[in-house]
Amino acid sequence: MDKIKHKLLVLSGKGGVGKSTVSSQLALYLSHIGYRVGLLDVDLCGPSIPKMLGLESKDVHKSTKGWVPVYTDESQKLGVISIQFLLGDKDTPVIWRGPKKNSMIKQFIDDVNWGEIDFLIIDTPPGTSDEHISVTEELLKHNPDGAILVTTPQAVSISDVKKEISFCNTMKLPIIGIVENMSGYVCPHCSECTNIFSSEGGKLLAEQCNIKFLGKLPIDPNLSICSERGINYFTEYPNSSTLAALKSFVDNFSLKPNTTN
Ligand SMILES: Nc1ncnc2c1ncn2[C@@H]1O[C@H](COP(=O)(O)OP(=O)(O)OP(=O)(O)O)[C@@H](O)[C@H]1O
Ligand code: SF4
Repeated sequence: MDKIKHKLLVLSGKGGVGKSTVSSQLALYLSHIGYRVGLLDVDLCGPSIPKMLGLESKDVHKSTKGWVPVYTDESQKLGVISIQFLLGDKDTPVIWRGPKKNSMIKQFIDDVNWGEIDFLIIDTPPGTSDEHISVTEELLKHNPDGAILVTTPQAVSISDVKKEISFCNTMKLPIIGIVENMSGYVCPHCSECTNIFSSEGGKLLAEQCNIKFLGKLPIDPNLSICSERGINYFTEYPNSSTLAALKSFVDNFSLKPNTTN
């Protein structure tokens, strides 16, 4: 862990707001622009990262230095670890009580040989459950940069993000900023942006709570199709508004100075 330059946790109060989409696309984007990236999926009961990256059939292997991540391609710029890679039958549900989940998360933090990477992005389940407490406690031992909070623009999602903000404050986990996902639909024909779910909720919340607003990610049907099919979105759509949005998130990050050797 201490060889990893930046460690980021992706959180959301509500399910289905696009946390795994933001985590996987951010990881893909950072690897696309040349960084070495690890993506850890600690959503033990509903892992979706392997499917989104087309890695569903892969298994993880153990070496003398620990678990070896599954890489998205031979460049080995993006490595992934998910509970899904450890399940014999991919359709078997994970029905575990808290202590077993905690011990799995501790192993994910301590026993994966990520190598010397620039970013570790950790995707979490929605809410503030055992998984969040365990991963945050473990991560806080290794000087993380902090959390990215994902919301949609609607009030119900915003109010759940406020709980995530309290969670971060209670755990003393810094907050990097807020991302407003599904913020408008950009028509592929005329590029007109329609605010299907109201707009600016994430931005207003960021202002109210004095947290950095990282930017908006529009609804993009092509992104959804790529995630469903495990296709690399950036090679498929190199000029998309999603790519521009991710670039602006990364430009808006204020990360800790790198303390690795
Ligand atoms: N900006 C977007 N444009 C188009 N589709 C999107 C966008 N963001 C998310 N989606 C789609 O919405 C669905 C839910 O997204 P995702 O799985 O990332 O949410 P989540 O918050 O991680 O969910 P969970 O609560 O299950 O962890 C997926 O089908 C995804 O492809
Ligand atoms: S946004 Fe423009 S091109 Fe798209 S459906 Fe509406 S009018 Fe037609």
